[in-house]
Amino acid sequence: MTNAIEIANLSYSKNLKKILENVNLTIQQGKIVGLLGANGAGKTTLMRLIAGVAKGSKGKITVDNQQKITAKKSRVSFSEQLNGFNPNIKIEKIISFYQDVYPDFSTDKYNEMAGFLQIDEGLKLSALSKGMREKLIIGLTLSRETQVYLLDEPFGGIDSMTRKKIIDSIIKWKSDDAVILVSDHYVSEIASILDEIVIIKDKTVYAQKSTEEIREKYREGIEEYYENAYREE
Ligand SMILES: Nc1ncnc2c1ncn2[C@@H]1O[C@H](COP(=O)(O)OP(=O)(O)OP(=O)(O)O)[C@@H](O)[C@H]1O
Repeated sequence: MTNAIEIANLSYSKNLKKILENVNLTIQQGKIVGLLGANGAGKTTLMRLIAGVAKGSKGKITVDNQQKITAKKSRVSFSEQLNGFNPNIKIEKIISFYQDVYPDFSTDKYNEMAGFLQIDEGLKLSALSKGMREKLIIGLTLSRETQVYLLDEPFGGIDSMTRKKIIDSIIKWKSDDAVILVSDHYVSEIASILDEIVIIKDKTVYAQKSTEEIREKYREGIEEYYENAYREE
């Protein structure tokens, strides 16, 4: 099995504050991985580093055997928060932007997802509710045909019924060898689709376990395992 992401001895500081220290992590192709950790643990920072958005880290981050930032950017689809867009822009213009900027953006895939997620392209970005905006971000992120998808707390504002529908469909939307790394506070809801979990604690990878192993060997639910891991000192 080929590795989609390889991280070795990664450390990152911001404003003299150490945020991540000596992170080592390997994720194989095809896996859906839950990135778990308390508020401020460094999940978003790790995703930003993998995506090549945050710079200035020490150590090595390889995506699909590529280390150069430009090569990584074309292989990683990161759930950007759309903050760079003018609030008055219409959704259809954001889609055109994605079509222009990302050669791997699949309009067919987007249209299929937009129908499912009920995204109204005639609306302005500022007119979207929190949940509608998150659905748009999920649709845009997963519509690129890439090797690695990074979904940073994608479901916070989405109602629980839609959330379940999206979670059930994620497997269908990704190609067999693509990786999805998803951070979320609703561990029990995403547990059913996860192959592995990675727990970030004390600025580093505290544990990486397959969900099958947690269920069989530890005889625990994913949420229980995660909460126990956090309690241990
Ligand atoms: N631009 C920044 N400048 C300084 N410190 C930052 C910056 N961005 C993040 N941090 C710090 O880095 C640490 C990790 O933040 P990060 O957002 O990666 O955590 P997280 O695990 O995603 O948290 P949450 O679950 O709350 O979203 C926090 O202590 C945060 O205060």
